[in-house]
Amino acid sequence: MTTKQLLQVATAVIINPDSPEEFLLAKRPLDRHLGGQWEFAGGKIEEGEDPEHAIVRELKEEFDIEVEVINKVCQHVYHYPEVSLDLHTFRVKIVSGDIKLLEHDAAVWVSKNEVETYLLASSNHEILQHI
Ligand SMILES: Nc1nc2c([nH]c(=O)n2[C@@H]2O[C@H](COP(=O)(O)OP(=O)(O)OP(=O)(O)O)[C@@H](O)[C@H]2O)c(=O)[nH]1
Repeated sequence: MTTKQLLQVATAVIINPDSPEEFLLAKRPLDRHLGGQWEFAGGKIEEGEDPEHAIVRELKEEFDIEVEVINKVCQHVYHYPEVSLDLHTFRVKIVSGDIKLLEHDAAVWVSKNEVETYLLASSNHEILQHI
């Protein structure tokens, strides 16, 4: 029997600087895993990398913004048939830069009760319970 790898992923609840009850959802490119679905931005944690460091690095790569971690929102495991994920989620605030879409097809600021109008990756539903 083979054991499926548990992929370590860091994700961010980015607070809207102009409206603190809103946070950012980003749309994954169509040619990627979960293409076209909306996510909390982030990505894979590198070998030996601290999850908080990973989220700061990913948000610089994806949006060209500098962020500061406010706190940890949650950590949970989610199993897709093709991959199992260990998702580490952090609430962050932008300290400098304006969001540039370097890797996503779109991004929107939403409040919690607006999220249901977007096709959110099912792995992310747990995160909503903690926001
Ligand atoms: N970034 C991100 N990935 C998520 C979320 N939810 C979720 O299931 N994933 C999955 O976590 C995995 C890693 O995310 P990713 O593809 O963004 O990672 P990455 O930027 O490091 O990718 P790359 O190194 O292939 O360019 C993917 O399989 C992705 O579908 C989420 O909210 N944000």
